[in-house]
Amino acid sequence: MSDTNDTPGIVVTGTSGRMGQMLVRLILASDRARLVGAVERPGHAWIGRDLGEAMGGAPVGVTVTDDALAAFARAQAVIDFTAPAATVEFAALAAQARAVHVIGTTGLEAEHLAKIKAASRHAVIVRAGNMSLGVNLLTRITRQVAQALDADWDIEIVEAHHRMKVDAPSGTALMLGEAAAEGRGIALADHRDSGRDGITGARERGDIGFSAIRGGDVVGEHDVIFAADGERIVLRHIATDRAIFARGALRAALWGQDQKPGEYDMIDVLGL
Ligand SMILES: NC(=O)C1=CN([C@@H]2O[C@H](COP(=O)(O)OP(=O)(O)OC[C@H]3O[C@@H](n4cnc5c(N)ncnc54)[C@H](O)[C@@H]3O)[C@@H](O)[C@H]2O)C=CC1
Ligand SMILES: O=C(O)C1=N[C@H](C(=O)O)C[C@H](O)C1
Repeated sequence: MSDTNDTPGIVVTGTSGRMGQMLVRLILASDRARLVGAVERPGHAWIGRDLGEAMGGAPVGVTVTDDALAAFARAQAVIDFTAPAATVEFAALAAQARAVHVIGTTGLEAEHLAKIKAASRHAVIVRAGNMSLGVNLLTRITRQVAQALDADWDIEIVEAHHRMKVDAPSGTALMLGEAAAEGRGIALADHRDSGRDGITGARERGDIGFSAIRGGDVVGEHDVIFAADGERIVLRHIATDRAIFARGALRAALWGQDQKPGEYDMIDVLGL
């Protein structure tokens, strides 16, 4: 594609979503990237409309499409906060187009992750359950604290999100759980305790517990609790604005332009 502006062209998938609209506004205001495409699911009311008008503002010259491959072919990066099945499909198409694929989608299962890994043989993929600087720093701190304490300190992760969130535990909670498990030298899969209900029995020593609160318009709150006899440490991150995730994703899309094909995370992008 010939274009006089040589900043990376970016496609936003799930463009009408909470994160999609946040990303569109950020990219349109940026002098480091251009918005070159907007993708929504087939049948969505915005398909065929100018994106700016669909968002209730002035035209921006980008028509919302459900033809992801055609959109990706014009782009240097795809920023994707959608749903697991869509993200897996987009990973293959972004790799085909050799575009950097930034994945914020959470709720990905092993089968999805395997397909994303396969796509990363051909293109740069940056994936993180949370794109904010604060949470990624918190994973480092969590790992360090877990490393310093033994299993007399019970680890519990409590998260809160808005009423529309469809997956639990959150991607962030799982990142924090992985960091705690790594610090303690155990595999999270062997010690994960989520969804307590009924006569659960006493807590297993060494387990990492997860609890999820859903309600209202909570953007995202995460506590990592280390609870021992007589004392407790609580590490907390509170997100009050989705712009923190969008800024991280755009930074990842730009960073990815200079990388070799492979799967990366925000720790790589931020150099933490
Ligand atoms: N990694 C991070 O920092 C963050 C991750 N997220 C995650 O991002 C995802 C989206 O979150 P929200 O924006 O709040 O959800 P949302 O429900 O507001 O938006 C999702 C959008 O994806 C679209 N979509 C679904 N299937 C599609 C398909 N096949 N093709 C094109 N578009 C499709 C939907 O129509 C919708 O517009 C969730 O998994 C959420 O957990 C959210 C915030 C931060
Ligand atoms: O769905 C959300 O809203 C969020 N999802 C991510 C997660 O699952 O952790 C990140 C953030 O907490 C907001």
